[in-house]
Amino acid sequence: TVAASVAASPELSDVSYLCPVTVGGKTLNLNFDTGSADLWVYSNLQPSSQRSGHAYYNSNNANLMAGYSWDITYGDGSGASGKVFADKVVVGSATATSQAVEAATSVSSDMISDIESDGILGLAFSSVNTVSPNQQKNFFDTVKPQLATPVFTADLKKGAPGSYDFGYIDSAKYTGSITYVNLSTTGGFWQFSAGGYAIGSGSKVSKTYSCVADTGTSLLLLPSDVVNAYYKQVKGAVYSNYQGGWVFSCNTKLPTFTAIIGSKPFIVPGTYMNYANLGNNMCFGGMQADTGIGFSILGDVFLKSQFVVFSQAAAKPQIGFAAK
Ligand SMILES: O=C(Cc1ccccc1)Nn1cnc2ccccc21
Repeated sequence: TVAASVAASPELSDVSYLCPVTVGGKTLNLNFDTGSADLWVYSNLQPSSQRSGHAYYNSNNANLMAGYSWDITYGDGSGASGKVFADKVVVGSATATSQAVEAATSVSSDMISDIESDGILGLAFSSVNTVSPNQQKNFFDTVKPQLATPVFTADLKKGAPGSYDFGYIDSAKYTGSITYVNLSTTGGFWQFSAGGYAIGSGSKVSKTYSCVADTGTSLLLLPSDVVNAYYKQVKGAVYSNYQGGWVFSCNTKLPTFTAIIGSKPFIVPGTYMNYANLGNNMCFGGMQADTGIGFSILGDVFLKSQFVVFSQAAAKPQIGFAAK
């Protein structure tokens, strides 16, 4: 059995976390993304103008899955599409000998400009994989039979490399106990209900809100009433239509945010809520509203403050959180 670990290195501002993956013998830096289920890569099939700055997959010696295609659009409107090959994919010591590798023929311009990322490795459920005419397995499902236990964990860090582990839970990476909750839907995402929240040293507020744990989303996107209550505690914070979110002076002290999950508190330090410097001493908030999405998204701003277990070891899939 396999126990694999791979370093997860943050891009600027912890926009996303990239991990080295060998695809058909070529090492690419892929965005590990629990919010989608396609493994797609920049490839020789794209116009060379789209590939500049990126490492890319050479499909010439690979097994084409004839008649198959894929086309994905993410919540922020970015996307990609292309053809499908069966090839060898290696993450740490885990090898998928015949993984569906989705080779791009086209990638959206906002993605192309992120030259650190050579593609995305999806870790949401294979039921939301976009390959047609037959959906394909994500990497986790392909290697699952060789894992000691069907779990993977995310130990993302603020401004420093963390790790994704497959097939084991490393007790050295967290403190206290892991709190597990069942997923709330069979909708293909790591989606569950949170039971409440607290802002700074304020009292706990009971509120049920549906959350998706999504390493592919940078921010913490919450219900507008929660977000408004948070920024009410941030001196001088304003909503900027120009910037499309809450902004504040960069030297403002920010309160912590606590999510209540499985009746336990999980704390995001105030410093994690200063996401990016906009210039003129203005900074962009790591917490923003989830308006229009239909659920909340616990993106990297939240996930990097915790040790997270994505488990299929119990009768029903579960997500687990622990402090670290
Ligand atoms: O698509 C989403 C979730 C989302 C974000 C914003 C609005 C609605 C839904 N995240 N995501 C997951 N993988 C991604 C890859 C690129 C961009 C966003 C990505």
